[in-house]
Amino acid sequence: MEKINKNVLNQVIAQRDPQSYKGNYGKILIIAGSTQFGGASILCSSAAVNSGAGLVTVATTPEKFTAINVRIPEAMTIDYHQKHDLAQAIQNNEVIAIGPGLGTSSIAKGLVKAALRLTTTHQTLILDASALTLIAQEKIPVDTKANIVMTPHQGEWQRLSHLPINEQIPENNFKQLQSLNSQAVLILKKHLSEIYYQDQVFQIQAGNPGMATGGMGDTLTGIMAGFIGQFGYSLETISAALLIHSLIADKLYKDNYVVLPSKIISKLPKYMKKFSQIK
Ligand SMILES: NC(=O)C1=CN([C@@H]2O[C@H](COP(=O)(O)OP(=O)(O)OC[C@H]3O[C@@H](n4cnc5c(N)ncnc54)[C@H](OP(=O)(O)O)[C@@H]3O)[C@@H](O)[C@H]2O)[C@@H](O)CC1
Ligand SMILES: Nc1ncnc2c1ncn2[C@@H]1O[C@H](COP(=O)(O)OP(=O)(O)O)[C@@H](O)[C@H]1O
Ligand SMILES: [Mg+2]
Repeated sequence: MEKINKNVLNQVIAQRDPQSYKGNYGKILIIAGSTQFGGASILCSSAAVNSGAGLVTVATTPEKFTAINVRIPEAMTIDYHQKHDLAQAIQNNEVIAIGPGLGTSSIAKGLVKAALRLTTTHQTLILDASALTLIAQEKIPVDTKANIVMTPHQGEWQRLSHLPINEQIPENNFKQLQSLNSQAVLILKKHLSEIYYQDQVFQIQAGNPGMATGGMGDTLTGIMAGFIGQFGYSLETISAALLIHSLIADKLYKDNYVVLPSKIISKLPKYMKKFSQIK
């Protein structure tokens, strides 16, 4: 299994062109949150904004608009119950991330189906959390022309792949990924997370048990969306997003017993600046 080299961060995180504007840094739609899980949509969208995404829209339940606007005023909000608005937003954004805090209601199921149906080539669809649980439970085909990145933790991957955690070894994981969608990238989140990309598997050499706290994966999804929106869909971009999340966490873990997702988010701009300057 190949290790992901830290140099990927210098490669991917480019210095900004002086002539650029927000439209150059990705339009991101995050379909997330529900009555029970508002925080997931806040963490995911603030991770996308702090990782440099040009424009971030959160499709969520209107009861969470105020909380989102207060915590992350840079993000826009739309009501995911409004089918026409949602369809338009799916078509108008370059990266769509769905799942954090969405829950498994029939509304959430409709949203996952809409995201798969309405995305197409040149877009990236990131499937996380409840979206993955719904795909597994409802046997929703992972069928879209968009690039797909799936980010399950081991429990979610067990539901999707039917592999018990002790059988989640590369050979089995590849086989199950093939049967879900042969083009999809799998990020299997765990201690030393793995990326399954085409027929190769890569592993990060960062991360710590201080990260074992709710909202940590929702944060990764926002970083992944922000990175793909700005730097384009590629193995390098995906690796850089996965790595920076855990590297910042490792830095925080040196003098913090637990690593809060919101602290990782607040450190992103400074870290990215540092890597953009090392060439
Ligand atoms: N602030 C917010 O709004 C937050 C909102 N959140 C949102 O909550 C929703 C539910 O997501 P979820 O991940 O919390 O629960 P679920 O889908 O039931 O999976 C857990 C099951 O898998 C198993 N399991 C095995 N290995 C595992 C592993 N390595 N890591 C984790 N679990 C592992 C585990 O086993 P057990 O612990 O029971 O032994 C259990 O059976 C989702 O939308 C998410 O975005 C959260 O992000 C928190 C903050
Ligand atoms: N012991 C650990 N070592 C390294 N990374 C960890 C550890 N525990 C959790 N993580 C990381 O934290 C994140 C947890 O994701 P997830 O379970 O989806 O969180 P949530 O859904 O609560 O936001 C993953 O990126 C995972 O790799
Ligand atoms: Mg999660």
